Amino acid sequence: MGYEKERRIAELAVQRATLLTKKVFHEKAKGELAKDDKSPVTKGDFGAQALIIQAIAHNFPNDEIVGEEESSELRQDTALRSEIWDLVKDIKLNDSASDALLGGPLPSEEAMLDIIDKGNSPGGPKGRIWALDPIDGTKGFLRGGQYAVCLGLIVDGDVKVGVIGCPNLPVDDATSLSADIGGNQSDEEGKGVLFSAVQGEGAISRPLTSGGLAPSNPISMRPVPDTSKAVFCEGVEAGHSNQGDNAAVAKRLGITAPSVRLDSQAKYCSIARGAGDIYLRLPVRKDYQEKIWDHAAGDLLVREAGGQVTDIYGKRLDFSKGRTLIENKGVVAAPAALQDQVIEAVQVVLNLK
Ligand SMILES: Nc1ncnc2c1ncn2[C@@H]1O[C@H](COP(=O)(O)O)[C@@H](OP(=O)(O)O)[C@H]1O
Ligand SMILES: [Mg+2]
Ligand SMILES: [Mg+2]
Ligand SMILES: [Mg+2]
Repeated sequence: MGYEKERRIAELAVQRATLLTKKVFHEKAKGELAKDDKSPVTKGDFGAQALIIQAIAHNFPNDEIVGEEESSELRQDTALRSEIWDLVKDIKLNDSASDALLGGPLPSEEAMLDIIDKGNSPGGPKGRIWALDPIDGTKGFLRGGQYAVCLGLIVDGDVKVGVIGCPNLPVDDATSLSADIGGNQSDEEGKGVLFSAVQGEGAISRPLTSGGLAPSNPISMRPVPDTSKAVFCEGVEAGHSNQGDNAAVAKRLGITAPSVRLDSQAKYCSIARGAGDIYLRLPVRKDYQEKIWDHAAGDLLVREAGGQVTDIYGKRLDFSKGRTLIENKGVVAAPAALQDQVIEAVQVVLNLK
């Protein structure tokens, strides 16, 4: 079995980080800031990035990290920085053996900023590079919807390990299609799932806990006899994927079931466990480059669960080009047997052929 230690550390690091994000999720003031590109970031994003990088650096000190966030705002905003430190310093798994594997608490508030900035790798085609999205779906997180803590290990451009923690997804695979998964999530009963995959070894899920890792189950995409029986998973934010084009593709494929809408890589997780079948992320803007941390873990999870993940041209996502997927446009993920038909429909709708 390859990458056993990497998977375990990544799962525990993500699980620990969700203890922090869940706290912030329930706070009224989440420390929201607008970044240069106008997108939001919160105490939860910064704190989770610090905790996860600490765990990676402790276990794999020579690895590089491409993390979404950086500390420059916090170096100016000392009040926000202290609030984050107050959260980070107290977070630990309530299983001491598991917590010890992550290298213990962060040394200081100052060190926390430097640790956040270890996520500044440019990425690229060589070596071991972790792609980290400390909160994916920050807009969902702020709205009370779905979000995910995502970590992938890329080795020489290829995703080898993918881990995604979804604190607001139902534990039971079977209920997740019918549950109110996009709505308000104040009730955490029966929610919280940790997904993982290692290349060549399939995909698994287990309930998120506040201690050690819970027992896992294998997951797989569900068999879909033909595209008309498929269910789409798509984003909530109209600014992140083209919902009109998505609907036109669904129509071409004969799909009548309503789409399941949810923020974050919870979409990859949902189709990987058979709660939905096809994830489309059709571009809104020609010039937008998808970020590797938004897709690395989900790409592997879906492929290991029996799916295919490509861009709108049918090309595999290329994680070897730096911090963005500069060689790809959009994302199309579907059961492997249906992928060609879905790509065909996408290309007709987008006038690519
Ligand atoms: N114009 C755009 N097109 C596609 N993705 C975008 C986008 N602007 C922002 N995003 C990305 O969309 C992600 C959320 O995806 P979704 O809509 O599926 O929940 C964001 O991740 P973060 O929330 O980590 O910043 C952000 O990186
Ligand atoms: Mg963001
Ligand atoms: Mg993201
Ligand atoms: Mg994010």
